[in-house]
Amino acid sequence: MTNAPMTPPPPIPLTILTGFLGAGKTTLLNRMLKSPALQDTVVIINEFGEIGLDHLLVETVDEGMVLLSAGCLCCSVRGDLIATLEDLLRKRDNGRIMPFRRVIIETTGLADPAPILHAVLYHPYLSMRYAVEGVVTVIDAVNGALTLDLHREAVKQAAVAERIVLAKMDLVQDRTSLRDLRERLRQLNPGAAILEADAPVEDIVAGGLFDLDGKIADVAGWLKTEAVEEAERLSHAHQHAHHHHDDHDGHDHGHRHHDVNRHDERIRAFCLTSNQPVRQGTLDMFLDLLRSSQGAKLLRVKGLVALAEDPEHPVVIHGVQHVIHVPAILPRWPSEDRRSRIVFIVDDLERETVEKLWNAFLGRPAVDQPDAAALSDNPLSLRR
Ligand SMILES: Nc1nc2c(ncn2[C@@H]2O[C@H](COP(=O)(O)OP(=O)(O)OP(=O)(O)O)[C@@H](O)[C@H]2O)c(=O)[nH]1
Repeated sequence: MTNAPMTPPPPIPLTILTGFLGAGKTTLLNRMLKSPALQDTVVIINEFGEIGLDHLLVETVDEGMVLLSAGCLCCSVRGDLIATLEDLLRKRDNGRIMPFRRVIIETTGLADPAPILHAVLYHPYLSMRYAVEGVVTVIDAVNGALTLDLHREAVKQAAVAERIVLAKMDLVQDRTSLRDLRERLRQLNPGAAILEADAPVEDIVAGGLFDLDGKIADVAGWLKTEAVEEAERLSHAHQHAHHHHDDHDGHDHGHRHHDVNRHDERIRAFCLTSNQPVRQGTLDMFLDLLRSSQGAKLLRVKGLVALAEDPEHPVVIHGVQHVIHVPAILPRWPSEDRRSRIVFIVDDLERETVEKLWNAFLGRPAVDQPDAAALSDNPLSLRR
């Protein structure tokens, strides 16, 4: 047992840096580590037992621990990520290593970042000590579209990102393709900021839910519900236009990208809302049922929910696959908008399935019934 302090120390921001093979992760990381903003950052290069060469690109001192000139401590992990994260805390608490202020995990190019998020969020102790800031996904500006066409892993990496960073911009010759790639990424992940690799380091690593001291920073910026809702509206309009178009001439002219984007189409983002505060028990049951029945398909769940028991203090929820946890209860609403909002990024799961469950728990009628709007103002009238 360690000597637990009376009040827990502020959580340490943790960023997951991912991106397909050769996308430019290590190059970006090396540039960022030179910035004073990332002083006292621990970098974990996660090789998941694969033979990786990334760790050779940073100077190894001993036992896989590296001290960079910028004062960054890096370690190359071949084994268990959890064990490493625990070990780092132990050494930090014992004063055996510097009190690092941030952790960046660089994943292998083929990694699905969800299990990494899962590993930290699920762990009762690590989830208290580390504040999962978010996923940063590096996309090759030249080969990105082809990679997305061919590799589902790459699509998932882009879909779950808080921030997408376009690398190799200096190699781009075809501006139209770049514009298409940006548009595709925006559709795939409407809530993510799309940056370029020379963006300020702070914008790339931070800007998530937590600030550098682990305090809740910008919930609205993190949730980006407006962007998700807008993308849903556009996608509906787009689909209608397609149907209309196809009905007329029987062909799908000019929309071949629809075929190649099959991976993209199975992964989607949507947002559910409620104007009425939700009972804690109802929310728990909804999330429980959702994760037990659809867990593997929930790439990300992020939300801000008004609880009936304490509507002035919304809870932030943050989840991945089978785990959904409450990282914070806010002292107040971040804006005038007091709706409960939950953003889902899902893989091969229909919005309707989740929405039906949500409506059932809220005691709402099905949305496709004509009098739904009127009745939803008075859900009790529907109860048998
Ligand atoms: N011109 C140019 N080349 C880049 C840029 N970023 C990365 N590269 C090159 O692209 C190749 C792959 O870059 P890395 O940073 O190793 O990519 P990675 O994502 O870490 O690769 P893996 O770890 O193998 O998945 C290297 O040859 C880099 O020099 C860039 O912005 N411009």
